[in-house]
Amino acid sequence: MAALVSSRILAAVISKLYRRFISTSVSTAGLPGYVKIVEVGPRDGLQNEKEIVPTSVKIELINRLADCGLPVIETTSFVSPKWVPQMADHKEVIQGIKKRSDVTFTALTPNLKGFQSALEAGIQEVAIFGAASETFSQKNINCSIDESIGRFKEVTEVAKKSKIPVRGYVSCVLGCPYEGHIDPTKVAEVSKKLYDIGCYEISLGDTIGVGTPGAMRCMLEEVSKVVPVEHLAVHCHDTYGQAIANIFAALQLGVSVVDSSVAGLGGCPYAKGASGNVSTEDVVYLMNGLNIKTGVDIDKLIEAGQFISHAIKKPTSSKVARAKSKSHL
Ligand SMILES: CC(C)(COP(=O)([O-])OP(=O)([O-])OC[C@H]1O[C@@H](n2cnc3c(N)ncnc32)[C@H](O)[C@@H]1OP(=O)([O-])[O-])[C@@H](O)C(=O)NCCC(=O)NCCSC(=O)C[C@@](C)(O)CC(=O)[O-]
Repeated sequence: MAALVSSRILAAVISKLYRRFISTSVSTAGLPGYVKIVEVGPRDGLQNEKEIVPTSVKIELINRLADCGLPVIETTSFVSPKWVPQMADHKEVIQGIKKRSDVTFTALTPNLKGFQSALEAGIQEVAIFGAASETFSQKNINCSIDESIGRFKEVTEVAKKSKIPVRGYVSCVLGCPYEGHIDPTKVAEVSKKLYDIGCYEISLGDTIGVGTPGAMRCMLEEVSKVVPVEHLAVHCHDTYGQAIANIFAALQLGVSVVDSSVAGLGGCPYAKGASGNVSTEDVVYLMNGLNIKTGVDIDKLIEAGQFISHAIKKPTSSKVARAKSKSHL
């Protein structure tokens, strides 16, 4: 019995030393020392849920995520409730969450109407969302890319007067569900337009998760010719299981802002078959292993993921959360 106990203790000590070794022996040369994680689960994650998630659950999720140390949380979207019914409670969500000075709460606003409603609800920051694919733009926001830039310009002009920072998304940067291949020069062109009208950060969305690290690299090299890399973020869906590899490729090129979704929630209502964003738990695990600071408490994050997975009755898509629930490693 004593021998069994001591061999277990020995195994635990070896495992602890091993974990310490693997987390400190990795070379981080050339990688950023800090990565800002933009948590998009409450918006990008939940927008695709068929069953309406109660407003109180959304509010509790956001409050729990804020407690994890996430610096930015995308909470909801001020879009037409006819297009995305799940986000119809946007005002109640914004007004119900606990405000705190260490977290920026943001929301999507596709046009001036959405921006005005978000402002009235008390939003701190907004995001506009365009695409590098004409067809996706039509399906998602019912207008061409050029028309969308015109609408977004109206938003950035009013936002500037109201001192509200605006983030810009470009969807389909590594492929489109309708058009297939998207040329990196098109991504660069749309990104530059959003940057020029006043978006302080451009989030590059692999909306259907088809990209691989080589394609990510090629696209980022093109975009960073026209938008400084410190103003770029990556937003990777994990449909083909490439998101973590794509994020690592982006870090190597100097990107230090990563979007992700707790429990890997989500998909896109206008990109059939696309799975959720890369899970925030998996991104934080990657960063911890690379000694890159995020300020996020991974254990609390896993609990937040368990909370929402239980509430929507779906298993988590986070590999890290699944592994941690089965082992003590
Ligand atoms: C953009 C519109 C509104 C154009 O939709 P539309 O039908 O062309 O708009 P409209 O101006 O003709 O107005 C039609 C009706 O919508 C109303 N309306 C108009 N604007 C708003 C608004 N802001 N909020 C609330 N209501 C609005 C407007 O008042 C009117 O109401 P009615 O008179 O019929 O009762 C519509 O296409 C829409 O809401 N699209 C949203 C689609 C969406 O949310 N997609 C998911 C987010 S994008 C995404 O997930 C990708 C991303 C960001 O994560 C990155 C990635 O992964 O790639």
